[in-house]
Amino acid sequence: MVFLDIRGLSVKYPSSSGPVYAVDDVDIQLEDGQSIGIAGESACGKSTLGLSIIRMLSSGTIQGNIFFENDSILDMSESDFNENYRWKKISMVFQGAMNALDPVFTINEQFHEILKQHHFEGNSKQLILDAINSVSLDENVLKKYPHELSGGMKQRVVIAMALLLKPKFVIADEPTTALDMLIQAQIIALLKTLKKEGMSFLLITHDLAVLSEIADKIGIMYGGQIVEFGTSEEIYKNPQHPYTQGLLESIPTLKGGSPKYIKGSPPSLLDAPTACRFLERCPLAIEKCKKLPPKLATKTGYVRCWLYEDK
Ligand SMILES: Nc1ncnc2c1ncn2[C@@H]1O[C@H](COP(=O)(O)OP(=O)(O)OP(=O)(O)O)[C@@H](O)[C@H]1O
Repeated sequence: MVFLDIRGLSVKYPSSSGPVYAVDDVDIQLEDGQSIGIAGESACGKSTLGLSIIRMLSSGTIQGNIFFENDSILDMSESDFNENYRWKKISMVFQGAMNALDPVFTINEQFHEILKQHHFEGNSKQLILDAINSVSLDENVLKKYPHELSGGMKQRVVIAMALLLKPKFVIADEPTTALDMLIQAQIIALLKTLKKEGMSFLLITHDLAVLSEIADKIGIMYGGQIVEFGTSEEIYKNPQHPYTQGLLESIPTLKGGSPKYIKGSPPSLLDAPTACRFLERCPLAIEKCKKLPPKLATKTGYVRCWLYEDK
C-alpha cells in the first residue's frame, strides 16, 4: 500500500530578489517498507522537500498535496500535525544536526526535552534506552555532554533522537556528510538495519553511492524539480534523463579513467521554470527543450525530458 503520496508539490520562498522556486511540481509515491533517496547538486531543493513533508519550512508558500497513510498532512491544523504526526509518525535528522546539540545540557537532558515537547507520558527512561540501543550506543553516553562525544557518536545521538517516538518514516538530510569513511559506513549499516526492522527513510544526499545501499526508489533533483523518479535498479541500470546520466558518469570508479563532470552550473531558482531546467547544460538538447517538459511515464516512475515524448 502507498503510505506516502506527494502530488504536485511546489515551494516558493520570498527573497529580496523575488520568489525562489525551490521545489517545483514534485510527485513521489512510496509503498509500505520502501525507502527513497533524493540526490542532486547543492541548492537544488532537497532539504526544502524534506522540510515540507515534516512541515518545518521557516518561510515560503507551499502548494500541492502530501498524503501520509491517506491523510492530507498539508490540510491539518498545526496542533493536529504536531500531536499526531511530527516525531511520532514522521521525524527528521536535520542537516548538520549533530553540531546543533546543545553544549550545556547532557544527552539525557536533551532526550527528555524532546519527550517534554511531545507531551510524552509513558516510561521515558525505557524509551530513551531503546533509542540509544537501536543506534548501538552505550547508555553511558546519556550522562555526557556533546563535546565529550566523537562525530560518529553525535550523529548516532541525533539519529536516536529522530527514532525516539518510533516513527514509521524518517527524513535523513545528509546524515553521512562531514563524517569520515569508516563512520559513514557505520551510519549506512545502521540505517540498513533500521530499514530491515520496518522503518522507511527519505535519504537526502549528494552521494549516489550512499543511496544505492538504502534506497528502493530514487528521485534525481535538478533546479527544484525531480527530473527522474523510479526504482533504484532502473535509475542505476537504465538512467533516462541526461542529467541522471551525467551524475552517474561523474562517480569515480577504481577501474575506469577519470570521471566525467557536467559542464556549467545549475539554473537560478529565481526564474520560474518555463523551459527544461537542464537546457543550458544538456548535451542532447533539442528545440523542444525550450518548453517545459511534462512528466513522461517510464517503466517504474517518470522522467521530465522531451527526448522520451514518443516512447
Ligand atoms: N528560508 C529560505 N528563504 C529563501 N530562500 C531559501 C530558504 N531556504 C532555502 N532557500 C533557497 O532555496 C533553494 C533550495 O535550497 P535547499 O536548501 O532546499 O537545497 P539543497 O538541495 O538541500 O541544498 P544543499 O545540498 O546545499 O543542502 C536554494 O536556492 C536556497 O538558497
